[in-house]
Amino acid sequence: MSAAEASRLDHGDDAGGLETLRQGLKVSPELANGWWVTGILALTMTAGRIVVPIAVQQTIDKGLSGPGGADLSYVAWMCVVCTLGILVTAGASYLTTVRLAINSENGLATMRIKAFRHVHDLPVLTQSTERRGALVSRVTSDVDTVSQFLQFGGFIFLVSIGQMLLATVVMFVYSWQLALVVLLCFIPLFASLKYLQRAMSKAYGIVRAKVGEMLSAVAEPVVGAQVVRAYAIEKRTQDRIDTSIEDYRRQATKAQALTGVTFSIGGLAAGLANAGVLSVGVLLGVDKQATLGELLAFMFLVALFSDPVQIATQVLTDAQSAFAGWRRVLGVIATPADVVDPGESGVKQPRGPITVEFADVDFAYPEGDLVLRDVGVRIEPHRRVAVVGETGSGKTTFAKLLTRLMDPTSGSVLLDDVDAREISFESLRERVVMVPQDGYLFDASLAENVRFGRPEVTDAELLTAFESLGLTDWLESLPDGLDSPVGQRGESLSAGERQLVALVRANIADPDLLVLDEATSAVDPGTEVRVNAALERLMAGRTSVTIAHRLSTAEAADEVLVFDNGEIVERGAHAELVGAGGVYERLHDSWIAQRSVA
Ligand SMILES: Nc1ncnc2c1ncn2[C@@H]1O[C@H](COP(=O)(O)OP(=O)(O)OP(=O)(O)O)[C@@H](O)[C@H]1O
Repeated sequence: MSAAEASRLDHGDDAGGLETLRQGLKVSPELANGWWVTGILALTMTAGRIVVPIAVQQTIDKGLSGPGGADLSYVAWMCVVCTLGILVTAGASYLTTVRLAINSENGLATMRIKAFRHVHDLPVLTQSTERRGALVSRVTSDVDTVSQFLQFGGFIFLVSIGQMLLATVVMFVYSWQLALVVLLCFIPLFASLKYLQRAMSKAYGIVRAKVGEMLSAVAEPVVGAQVVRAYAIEKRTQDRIDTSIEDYRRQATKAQALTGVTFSIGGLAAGLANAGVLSVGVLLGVDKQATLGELLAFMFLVALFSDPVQIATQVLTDAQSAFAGWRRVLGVIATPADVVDPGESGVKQPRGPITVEFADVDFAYPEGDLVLRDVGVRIEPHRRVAVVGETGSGKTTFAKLLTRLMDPTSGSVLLDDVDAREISFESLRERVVMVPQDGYLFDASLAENVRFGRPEVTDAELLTAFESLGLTDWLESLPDGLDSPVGQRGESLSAGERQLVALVRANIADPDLLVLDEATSAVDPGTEVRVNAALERLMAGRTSVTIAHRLSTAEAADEVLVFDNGEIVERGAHAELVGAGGVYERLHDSWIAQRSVA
């Protein structure tokens, strides 16, 4: 992943509002479904609101003080028009809201599906767990921000703008002098709007950052509770939480004070406009340039004009954070996946003994130096290979490339002489399985966890899988057998038992190539004997590559690959390497020393 792509993941593209809208509609076309119907409904609703002031003016000027005196049937007629106006507004408002809600929920669902699916395809395996976690939670909260805006803000914004424009037009039709008075009173607000809006956007931006800091200050000690207790750093942790909550409180208060200023200026402008309309209106009335009805209608129109001005300011601020969130989610979706499944057009390999080859493989993590250099090795079918080396020498990276969790920076990994990039995922995952050090167990039954290896297997096949690894007696010792719950992350089982589950899962998957990351955690001697016996049976008849942390594994292998600083520096059988005076001999000596200490 390039630096530009990494930045796109964090911030999204540098696109403007319209460009974001265009890209957003491309990703979620549902958002624009029947937009013209929604537009007409929104217009009808706004027009309905204007009917009331016009009807008031007509009632007073024509119905009550017309040339022939009060005309009650005209007044009644106007009441009907008013009622109709109110009913049409309510109906159109309901339909507009429902249509916008349906469209935005459908559009957001598509965006969520695309974004979360894509997070899995991203080069996440080359990134740290924290970054992966941050990416998922950011996508979640960004989509929520967009969702809030689309559901409420977008609707209010649309209506507010329409209402202001229509009110302005009607005001000018009635009296350009009074309309000017209203606009004059709002000039201070319009003049300060840009400044206020920028200040609010900045202030709320800091509030969002403070929310993030607060959440991580609260969440980290929960995740790392053991470390917090073990090192007695509760006080320091608590102080950090308190400080972050206080920082958030201070910043949120500041931001809300700014919102308060905007609303107050808006209220002031509305008050001034009402007073101005009344004073100037009376003068105009004396001069016969305005009627009582027009004056009263203006009072309504000022309210219709001023309410949206204040609301639109707030909505604009929400819109800014919604667009920023939208941009970031679109950035995630637009980041190309590193490991691409060739899919239908990919090679489907026949099952059977497998040959593995690394041809001149170099690998570097994003923005890092090479951690594997010029690795070339061929592993023949049914060979049992142990990979050893100091910590950080590149063993895990080698295993990830072998299983195509990542692709080489240069060179290629070949399975039966076919580049792994050309093999369909389905075929590849059928042939190659990796058993990690601590295979993740889901909070479900033993059977369900094992079934992840191959979902369609029957209970009878599951039992055979346990039996073929010599684990029937262990299974029978569990209170509920296959139905035993394993607990969250498998915490109801011991570390050794979790390894057994991982081995049965791999056995069920029945791969041609088994890649194992040997567990380092201490296991009680009884379970260790079981794990070793099960491993022995699992590897029989397969090609296997094991990241070895134990001397016994290296001793039992047909061949040992010794990694040092990203290169294979020695290779051969244990017996050949042990007295050669190289890296392997050093490792061997330290294993022996460890064993004698234990
Ligand atoms: N996600 C990552 N991002 C950046 N660098 C990484 C990442 N994972 C590993 N590295 C670096 O790559 C190098 C090789 O790491 P690797 O995990 O392959 O070593 P290892 O031999 O398996 O070590 P260990 O025995 O400790 O697991 C190290 O320098 C490590 O810091």
